[in-house]
Amino acid sequence: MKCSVKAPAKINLSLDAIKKRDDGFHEVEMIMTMVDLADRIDLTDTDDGRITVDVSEGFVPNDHRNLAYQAASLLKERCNVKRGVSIYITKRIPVAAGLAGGSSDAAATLKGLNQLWDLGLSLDELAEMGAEIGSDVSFCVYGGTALATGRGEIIKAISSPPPCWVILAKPPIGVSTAEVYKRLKVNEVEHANTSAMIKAIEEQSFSGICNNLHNVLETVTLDLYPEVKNIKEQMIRFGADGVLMSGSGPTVFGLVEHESRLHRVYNGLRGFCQDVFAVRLIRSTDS
Ligand SMILES: C[C@@](CO)(OP(=O)(O)O)[C@H](O)COP(=O)(O)OP(=O)(O)OC[C@H]1O[C@@H](n2ccc(N)nc2=O)[C@H](O)[C@@H]1O
Ligand SMILES: Nc1ncnc2c1ncn2[C@@H]1O[C@H](COP(=O)(O)OP(=O)(O)O)[C@@H](O)[C@H]1O
Repeated sequence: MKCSVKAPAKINLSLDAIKKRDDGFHEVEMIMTMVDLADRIDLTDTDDGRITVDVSEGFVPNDHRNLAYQAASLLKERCNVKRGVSIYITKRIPVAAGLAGGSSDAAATLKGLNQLWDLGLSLDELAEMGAEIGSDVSFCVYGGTALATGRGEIIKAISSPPPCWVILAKPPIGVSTAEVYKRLKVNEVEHANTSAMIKAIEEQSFSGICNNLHNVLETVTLDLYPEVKNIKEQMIRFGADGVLMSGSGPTVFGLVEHESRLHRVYNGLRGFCQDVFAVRLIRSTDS
């Protein structure tokens, strides 16, 4: 038996860190949403009890370090599954980019294997398991648009933002999330107005969303990597309506309401940056 699952990328419309906790993680408030740039996960059930991973991109680990491997391993152990699985990942989401590619691969693997191994687990149970793999995995299990709190694993669904285009631009660097959080001066940053962002989304106010884009991790990553700051500036110059770095970076996204302006922003960015994508937000009704 086989199954294929899509693993979409996420962006953070806002990302606030409230305080550093005793366990080393930060208490966060994030508004997260999915975009239609996705990896593809092909799962093939095997009877040898083994988990194997192959990836289309050579530089992504294909062993226990792969988050999809960890998802399969956790599910197998918790549900006492004797069967095995061969996992093939077709990567389209840039790696270590702030787009949760690995987390989404893990979430898609949990959901696909729940079907393939006929485990009957609920989304809540899968999301709880996902949180053991990484802070972003729970959100990726649910998808849609959500407020994420705790260390990012407590998920409350909210309405989808109004339809718009999203330009993603990633400079040729990878960013370590752990390193960025380590350097964050949580008591000195200007905080996001998360409730204003939620209100703008509930009211379907595109300008309200653009006005409330805020990511406290920019204070670290833009300082470390001036090329990220440069991409932000170029995106604003080419006419994106709202611009922000996603997650710990280095990907910058620009929101564009009208298609007529999309090509100008996309083509302008292509001159600066190799990895540029024009995608749409995934609305809850699309998935
Ligand atoms: C910053 C965000 C925003 O969506 O995304 P990315 O930039 O990774 O896409 C996430 O919070 C990343 O989630 P994820 O990539 O799953 O991180 P994890 O593996 O759980 O954590 C990696 C490391 O980041 C730090 N960390 C992570 C989450 C958090 N709330 N506080 C932290 O301080 C910890 O040092 C942790 O060891
Ligand atoms: N399935 C996977 N896809 C991408 N990266 C993975 C995967 N599994 C493990 N990783 C590792 O996780 C790290 C973070 O990758 P990724 O999830 O793409 O970034 P981010 O956390 O910035 O969104 C990378 O250094 C990569 O080696």
